[in-house]
Parts: sequence; structure tokens; C-alpha cells
Amino acid sequence: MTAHTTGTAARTADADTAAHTYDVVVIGAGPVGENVADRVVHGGLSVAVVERELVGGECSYWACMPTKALLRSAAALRAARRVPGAREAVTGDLDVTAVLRRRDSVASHWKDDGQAAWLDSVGIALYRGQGRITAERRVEVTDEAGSVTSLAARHAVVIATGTSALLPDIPGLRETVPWTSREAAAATAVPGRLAVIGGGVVASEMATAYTALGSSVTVLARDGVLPHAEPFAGERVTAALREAGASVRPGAQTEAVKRDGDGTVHITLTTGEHIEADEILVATGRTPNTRDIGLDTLGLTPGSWLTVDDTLRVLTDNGTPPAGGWLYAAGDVNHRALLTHQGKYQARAVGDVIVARATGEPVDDSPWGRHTATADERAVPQVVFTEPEIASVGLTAAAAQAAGLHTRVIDYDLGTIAGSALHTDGYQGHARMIIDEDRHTIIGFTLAGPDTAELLHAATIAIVGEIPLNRLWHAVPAFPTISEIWLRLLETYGH
Ligand SMILES: Cc1cc2nc3c(=O)[nH]c(=O)nc-3n(C[C@H](O)[C@H](O)[C@H](O)COP(=O)(O)OP(=O)(O)OC[C@H]3O[C@@H](n4cnc5c(N)ncnc54)[C@H](O)[C@@H]3O)c2cc1C
Ligand SMILES: NC(=O)c1ccc[n+]([C@@H]2O[C@H](COP(=O)([O-])OP(=O)(O)OC[C@H]3O[C@@H](n4cnc5c(N)ncnc54)[C@H](O)[C@@H]3O)[C@@H](O)[C@H]2O)c1
Repeated sequence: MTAHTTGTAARTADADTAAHTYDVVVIGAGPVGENVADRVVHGGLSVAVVERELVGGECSYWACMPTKALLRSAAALRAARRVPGAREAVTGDLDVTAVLRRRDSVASHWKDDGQAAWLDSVGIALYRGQGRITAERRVEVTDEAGSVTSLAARHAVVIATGTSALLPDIPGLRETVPWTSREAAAATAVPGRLAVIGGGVVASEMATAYTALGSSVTVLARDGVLPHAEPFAGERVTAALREAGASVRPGAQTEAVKRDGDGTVHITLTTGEHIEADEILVATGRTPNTRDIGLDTLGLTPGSWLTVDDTLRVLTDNGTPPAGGWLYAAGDVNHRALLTHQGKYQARAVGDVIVARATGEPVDDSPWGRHTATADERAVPQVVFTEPEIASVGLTAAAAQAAGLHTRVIDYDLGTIAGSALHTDGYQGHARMIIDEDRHTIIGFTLAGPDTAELLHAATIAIVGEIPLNRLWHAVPAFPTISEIWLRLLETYGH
């Protein structure tokens, strides 16, 4: 038995003869796994996490953080250029080397010493290697050298293994060794010409970033840009990308891809059209990291998304948890909402419910109860850091209609608010509020415009709190802030 642990926490766990034993074992130390472990420790239980790459996961090193760093400098520059007085002080162009250097720092130079030290400081044991479930409450960890350590969980095992980029079955694509979100986030040089397959969140953000960094970007957006958002969101991002010099091709479907000896990528569309690029980014969604974690031992299908109940216990194909209810799945891997903040919210619920079940405390799995993640169904906030920013929460008008709800849609031009005009000369933006007419509450909210990200949380609170509109009327936005959009939307509704 080889213990590839770090830290004092590992040494304080009981070691029995068969395995290192903890109350809880978490597979995957991304933001979600880390938060489950933290919550479990705060509840007084012992916990080990298993990580095969870097503690902090995709978000810290190849997703949220580095991509936002790639976008931020250009956004700050755009903002300054739009305000007279500041504009005149901007005398140079974006410093690409400085942007990449800052990104490196934001990604902690792809080292996890800081996060590993944090785990140790709060008493979480870390085992490095690939985690696999071998039996009920048993996990084996295989490290890089092939040594195997057996872990046993007294109460629960949590799968928080996240996702990887999905490569669609396009002839020649794999052989070109395309960029995925990882290479786009961690690039050390900016390609002259970048083709992007996809029109979702990753494609839109990376097209925005690389256009600003100097690439000539072509977006092959088969299903349009941000197809799941309100239509005005995709329209505005498309217009801004085009204005910045990118080519955006809604409806363009890739038939085949190949890379030349000199590195040039040749893309053939289903129309027969031919596009050349120096690099190609595939941003067509995610696939769960469940292929090699022992799902077969539980009668589940390796490589599948994990279905969970209200307290995030994994459900087998017959809709029940494995005997004993010891297996949970949180974060991207359960496919409820592929966002860090939502996964961390699930992590808090999972950590707390495991502690409650272990200590005999009552479990509150009612809607909005402490041990459920109800907001996943009703109020998932998301900010897409494009130009303009798209900030949304809850349902779109189309989704509300599809759900058969009796709704009213209120639109307002964000550019006409006094706060917007002060923020930026010629501020352009749009707001949409979806009202449930039977309950007189907000069920959806979308903003498109510069710096709308920080306005979103008010809408999330209104939706989660189910605040009646006639009470919301008394939440007076300060003048002259962009938040006065709330007043204008309520007035338009009829207050
Ligand atoms: C380009 C990009 C940008 C994004 N930007 C944002 C954003 O701005 N805001 C936002 O909220 N979300 C964003 N997301 C989504 C966000 O990254 C994910 O929702 C989040 O990382 C999910 O966290 P997780 O812990 O579930 O999984 P992950 O972060 O994927 O972590 C899972 C961890 O498990 C480890 N692991 C997997 N299998 C095993 C195994 N068998 N044994 C041991 N370890 C294993 C992995 O190495 C990894 O460290 C972005 C995603 C992408 C791709
Ligand atoms: N700022 C943020 O919050 C942020 C940023 C990036 C990613 N994320 C998260 O990461 C997840 C993954 O993002 P993503 O952009 O990879 O996925 P996505 O699901 O948002 O978009 C994938 C897009 O690819 C298109 N597509 C699928 N197959 C295709 C094919 N064969 N050819 C052409 N187009 C195809 C789809 O129409 C879709 O628009 C998202 O769910 C998102 O929540 C969040």
C-alpha cells in the first residue's frame, strides 16, 4: 500500500489494514470537489480528495480564470476609449505580451502549490492520481508511477470529476490536433488566423478575446451565436465581433478539416466553401470525465453524465440510489449547470447533507431546503464576458413559453438610462425581464451591455426570493446608476 498523500490531514486519518479510511472520499479537486471537502471538514468529518492533475481543476488553470484574464485587458481598454478625457490618455495599443503575462499569473503559472497548501491548512487529505471506485465506499488511487492506494469511506464518496472538451465527429478534425478551450486559455502566442467551430459560450468569449489580441477570427456558428440566450444577446455579440473585424458565420457547418505540413488548417464547409486558418479552436460543448472512474462496478455506463436526486445522490438506471445511498455527484459531471458558482452551490448542499446523514441530523430536501440545489432549476446566473457582456438568470422568453407559463416580456433600451449615458458615451445595451403573470414575480432576466455583469445579482435575488413586483417597486435604485433599469422596467410593466 502506497500513500501518496500530502499534509498533516492524511496522517490523522485512521489507517486500517485494508485501506486509508476517511468519513468521506471526494474524487476530483476542482472548485466543486474542494468545496465539498471544505464543507465536510467544517461539519466535523474527515475527508480525502483525489486529484489526477492540478488542485483547483479546470476553472483555475484552463477555463474561467485564464479566459477572463485574456478578455479583461481589452475590455478595460475599450471602456477607457469610450469616455472622453480618458480616451485621450490612451496612446498605445493592447500590449499582448503583458496580457499573456497577466494571464499566466492569474493561472498561478499552472502550479497548484497554493491550493494544495490550503487543503492541508484546513485538514483535507490529498491523494494525487486517478481515482476509481472499486466497490461500495471504496476508491483506488493510481499515481503516475502506477502505485495504487486504497481508500475507504465510512459515509460517502463524491464524484466531482468535471468535464473535458467534446470533439465532434468531423472527418480529419482529431488528426489536425485542434485547440480545445485548454489550448485557447493557455496559449503562449496569438495565431494570425483563428477559426472557431461552435457558437456557444466558449466560442463567443474566445472569439472576442482573440480578435482583440490581433487574430483574424472566423466563427463557424452552426446553430448561431449564443443560441440558448435571448436572441438579442447573440445578435449584439455577433455585431460587436463583426465590428471588431471577425467573420461570424451563422449556419456554417464544417464537413472536413485537415492540416498541411506547414501547419495551415484547411476547413471545408458543407456548402463546399474552403476556409484556411493558422489554428482551429473546437468549442462544441463538454463530455463528462466518467469514462475511467469505475462506474461499471456500479452498473452505470462509463462516459455518461450522472443523474442525481434532489440531494445530489447518484441514481442508477432504475431511478434509485445505489444501496446505502453512499454515492453523490456534484458540479459539471451531473450536467445540471456547467458553471463554477452553481457547482460550488451544489457542493455546499452535498457537504452539508453528508454531514447531516452521518450525524443523524434531519435532512431538509424540500424545495429551497438546506440540502437541495433548487436554484439549479429556477435561477442559474451566468455572465458571458463578451463585448457586450451578457448577464442572465432564470428563463428566457422562449424557455418560459415552452414551459407553458403565462408570462409577459418587458424590454428596455439600457442606453437611455442616465447612469448608462454617464458610464459611456453612446452606451448601447438592452434589458429584458420575464414576468410570471400568475404570480407577479420575475422568472427571467437578461442584460446585454458594457459592465452589466455586476448588475446581475439583483435579478438573481429577485427571482430566488420570489419578490412580488409590488414590493420590488419599493427597492429604489440609486441615481445615476445603471441599476435604474429596474425602475424603468417596472414602470414599463405598469407600475
Ligand atoms: C473555457 C471555459 C471557460 C469557463 N468560464 C467559466 C466562467 O467564467 N464562469 C463559470 O462559472 N464557469 C465557467 N466555466 C465552467 C467551469 O469551468 C466549470 O463549471 C467548473 O470548472 C466545474 O467544476 P468541477 O469541479 O465540477 O470540475 P473541474 O473544474 O473540471 O474539476 C474536476 C477535477 O477532477 C479531476 N479529475 C477528473 N477525473 C478524475 C479522476 N478519475 N481522479 C482524480 N481526479 C480526477 C480533474 O483533473 C479536475 O481537476 C468555463 C468552462 C470553460 C471550458
Ligand atoms: N462565462 C461563462 O460562464 C462560461 C464561459 C465558458 C464556458 N462556460 C461553460 O462551459 C460549458 C461549455 O461551453 P461550450 O461553449 O463548449 O458549450 P456550449 O454548449 O455553450 O456551446 C456549444 C456550441 O457548439 C455548437 N455545436 C455543437 N456541435 C457542433 C458541431 N458539430 N459543429 C458546430 N457547432 C456545434 C452548439 O450549437 C453550441 O452552440 C457551457 O455549458 C458553459 O456553461 C461558461
